[in-house]
Amino acid sequence: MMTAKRINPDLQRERDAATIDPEELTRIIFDGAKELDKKRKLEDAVFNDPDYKSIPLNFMSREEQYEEGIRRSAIAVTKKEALGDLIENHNDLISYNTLACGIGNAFFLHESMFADSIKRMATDELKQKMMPLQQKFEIIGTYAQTEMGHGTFLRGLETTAHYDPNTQEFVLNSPTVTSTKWWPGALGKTSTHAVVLAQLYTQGKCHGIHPFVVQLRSLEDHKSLPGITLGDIGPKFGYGANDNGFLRLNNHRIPRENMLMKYSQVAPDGTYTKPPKAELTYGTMTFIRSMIVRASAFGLARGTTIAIRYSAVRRQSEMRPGEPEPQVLSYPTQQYKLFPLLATAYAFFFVQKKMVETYSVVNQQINDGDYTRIQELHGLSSGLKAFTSWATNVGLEICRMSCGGHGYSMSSGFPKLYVDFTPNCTYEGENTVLLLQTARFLVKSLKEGKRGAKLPGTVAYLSSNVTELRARATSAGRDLKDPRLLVALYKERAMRQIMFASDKVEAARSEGLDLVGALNRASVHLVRAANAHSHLLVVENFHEKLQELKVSQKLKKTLLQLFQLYALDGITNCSGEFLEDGILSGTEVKAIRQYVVELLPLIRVNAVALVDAFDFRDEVLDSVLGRYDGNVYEELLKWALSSPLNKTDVHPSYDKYLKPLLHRNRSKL
Ligand SMILES: CCCCC/C=C\C/C=C\C/C=C\C/C=C\CCCC(=O)SCCNC(=O)CCNC(=O)[C@H](O)C(C)(C)COP(=O)(O)OP(=O)(O)OC[C@H]1O[C@@H](n2cnc3c(N)ncnc32)[C@H](O)[C@@H]1OP(=O)(O)O
Ligand SMILES: Cc1cc2nc3c(=O)[nH]c(=O)nc-3n(C[C@H](O)[C@H](O)[C@H](O)COP(=O)(O)OP(=O)(O)OC[C@H]3O[C@@H](n4cnc5c(N)ncnc54)[C@H](O)[C@@H]3O)c2cc1C
Repeated sequence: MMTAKRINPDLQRERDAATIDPEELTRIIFDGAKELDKKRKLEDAVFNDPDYKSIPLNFMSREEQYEEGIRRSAIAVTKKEALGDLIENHNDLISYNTLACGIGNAFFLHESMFADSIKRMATDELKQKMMPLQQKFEIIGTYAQTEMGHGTFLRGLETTAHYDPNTQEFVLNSPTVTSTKWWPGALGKTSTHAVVLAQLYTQGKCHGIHPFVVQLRSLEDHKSLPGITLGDIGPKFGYGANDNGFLRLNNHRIPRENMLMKYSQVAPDGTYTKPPKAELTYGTMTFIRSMIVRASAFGLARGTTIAIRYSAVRRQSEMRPGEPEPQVLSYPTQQYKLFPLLATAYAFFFVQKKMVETYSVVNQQINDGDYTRIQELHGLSSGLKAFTSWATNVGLEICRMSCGGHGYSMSSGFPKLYVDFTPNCTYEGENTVLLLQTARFLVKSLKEGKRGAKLPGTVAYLSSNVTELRARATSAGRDLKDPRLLVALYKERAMRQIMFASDKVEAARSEGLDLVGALNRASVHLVRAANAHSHLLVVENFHEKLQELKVSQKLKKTLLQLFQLYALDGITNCSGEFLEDGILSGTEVKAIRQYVVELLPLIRVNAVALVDAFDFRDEVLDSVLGRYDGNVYEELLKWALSSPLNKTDVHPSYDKYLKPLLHRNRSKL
């Protein structure tokens, strides 16, 4: 585990008082002792290697950040080869890359969206040609879909690919300024290839967007090819080390075989065959959306680790004159800021496992030609991606502010954590847009359920009616901390929100609006409904996990407290939705508010152990405030002293500007 010389006594006391063994929980989070051991060995491999040492990112210019990112990403590729069994699956690869690259993995899209698109959608011939080059890093690929004018509305993309049967090539063009590809990661300076999404034209007809493999740069000298203009889009909110790029195509020709033609084809004479299902082109996005649920769990776990450890070390304000100042973690208001987020991080860890399992089952079915669950997966991944990333985004800022002034210093780790996390709410499908997709599926499912159709697992409850759901809640008894009752309450709330939004869609329809118009008019309600549904899935899944887990009684009790805090606090935050339909009475909501407050000191006993269980090494946390040993103040001073501004006692600007100012009246004295 972490190497600590002298542990801050307050932090040590918290650890000594804990009733749970964090290691038991860590094994659960990381899928068992074997996987955990592998994770730690991977960390040792990276952090014991001097090649992976960098100066702090905050002291580098953007160009230096980019170069350092490339250096670390490149050595990570070669060093990975020596790691053998330590990298067995996708999660291992992501963990290793995240650790090794630290500053930003330049090849994330190469190994995820570029590779996945080819594996998923290329013909066997193209796969055989491209995959070895991709795997051996003889090429570097990215995923170029978004354009300056359109990211969400994919049918509105303007890049064109006209088929020329005479040469059996596609001719690619960026016909307008807004058609310029804009944002793709590693596109500006790094990638040699891209999967480019373009409107396919053949035999004089447009057939919508299709993916093509396009070479961008020479494999000899890395120069951009004729017909290709590309570069970096400039500094951003975060992701300084990444060359998110732009790309313009001017009559750039590629062979016919470079279209990803597993599902839709263009024959040599230009005849077009459409895919069995148009949405198959979107599969790669679904894959990353499901990974973002995992990234949300890790992001919030990281934020709460920093904030809770620091809150145990930080003492502030004598309550009564002469008394020792309490640890800020002892204030109920501080606990109320942080413990619901801690519970949320655990809820997200469990739901990400469910998301990944569902993704892999349905993806296998899709590969086998069974498309029946594609919509369910889309509804699930879109809803969970949006719900979890928004909660984490908001939660990270709460964690930062809970650290007072020091939270504002780059040394806290929060600024980088936040700016690198927040685009999860935007990329891979903007969150509002994704919740509207989920809601569309929910409204459809509700209708089908009413008709008596059998609905898939995650929406099966929509085939009941509210009276049945209410009866189920009543039969669970009225102990407001009973998990079965809480799940039933969330179910009814989701059902009622979906019914309300569906009624609004129907009302707009009956006024003569078409479906799209009606959905748009009801969209505010639809987003609320999709949120309520996703919230239910997280609560329900947490409850299922509680029942399944074979753990010590002490840990079970603590996990139950976390579950209760997550579910009860969720009710207080959306109490209107539980009150408006009489799911809960005003008196019950008030009781729940009090239960939340009563749970805080119970969680407090294990708060530090619960964040220790996330098993972040100091090198990963990259936070002076969140250090395992809690030696915050000494390290803050060291950090400040290492600032480049402190290299010299007198800064050169003194002679240039301050001295002339300060001395300007000297002769007159
Ligand atoms: C130590 C550990 C650390 C852990 C970290 C772990 C992992 C790391 C994870 C995170 C990643 C980190 C870094 C990533 C960095 C960068 C990645 C960013 C890459 C990108 O940012 S890359 C661009 C993404 N860009 C989008 O994401 C565009 C959004 N826009 C769309 O996605 C669609 O366009 C939409 C949804 C607006 C729909 O458009 P639309 O409705 O107007 O019309 P459309 O014709 O398109 O759809 C007609 C029918 O298709 C169905 N449908 C749609 N999508 C489907 C799908 N996926 N599956 C199945 N069905 C689908 C509809 O439901 C409908 O069905 P129906 O008619 O039956 O209702
Ligand atoms: C760091 C980063 C990395 C990225 N990497 C890549 C990459 O590798 N490859 C790639 O192709 N792209 C990439 N992108 C682009 C990203 O996928 C898009 O920005 C994203 O899909 C959102 O699209 P947009 O920018 O067009 O937003 P817009 O759709 O213009 O959103 C603007 C606002 O309009 C609202 N809105 C839009 N449509 C609707 C609607 N139908 N109903 C209601 N509200 C609506 C949204 O909710 C939002 O509030 C990246 C972006 C970022 C920030």
